[in-house]
Amino acid sequence: MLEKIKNGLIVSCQALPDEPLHSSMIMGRMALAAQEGGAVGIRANTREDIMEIKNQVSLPVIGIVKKEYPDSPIYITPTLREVSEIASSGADMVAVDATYRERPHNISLSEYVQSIRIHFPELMLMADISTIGEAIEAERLGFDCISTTLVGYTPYTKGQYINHNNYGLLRELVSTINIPVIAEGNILTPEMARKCLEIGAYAVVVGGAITRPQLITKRFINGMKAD
Ligand SMILES: CC(=O)N[C@H](C=O)[C@@H](O)[C@H](O)[C@H](O)COP(=O)(O)O
Repeated sequence: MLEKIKNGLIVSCQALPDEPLHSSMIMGRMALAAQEGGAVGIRANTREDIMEIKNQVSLPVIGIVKKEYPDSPIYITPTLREVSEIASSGADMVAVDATYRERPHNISLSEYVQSIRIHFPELMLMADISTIGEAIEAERLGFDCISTTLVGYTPYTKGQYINHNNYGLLRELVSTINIPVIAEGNILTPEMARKCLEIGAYAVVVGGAITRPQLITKRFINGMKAD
């Protein structure tokens, strides 16, 4: 799978229950549109959406399940229960939160990775990180690749997105980490995506700028306002 996504665009097709496009049928069609446009992979949320996406496209899928637990701020595939949903959906890879934050049921990241490898050896494993330290730890624990998904979303990285002319962290990651580093999160234009590849990102994930029309519309409205 890693060979198939090298230097390419992965399109994240996600709409949560409170979003206008929340529907597996619509996410399946979004994925089909992404495939027609030349995407090399899809990132998607929930077993239902992934199954419909797999019906529509032949691309590799990175699966997540977003779920909140009362004892932890972690919500991207937080426990084995969600990994099991992904495994039964036909996804090729599962992405899990690999930040330093406390995990549900007080399980360590190391224990979590070991259980995933034992119970779901067929799944490749992506670490969603927010700092260089988390990326180093993820590599040490045996993840297959890391993604910058959570940069700017942990309390200790708030506001430090990968783009906005701030590619320093991405540069540091690609020069330090030996497994593929995928650029993800707030990549809004083709130029930004190309810049990430030039810096050495293995592939780029773009979500909202392609598949969340309410955000795209809002950016137009803001851009149309007089200075
Ligand atoms: C932080 C978080 O929960 N990120 C989620 C992870 O799957 C998705 O909501 C994002 O859409 C995805 O990471 C792609 O990023 P962007 O939509 O910014 O291109």
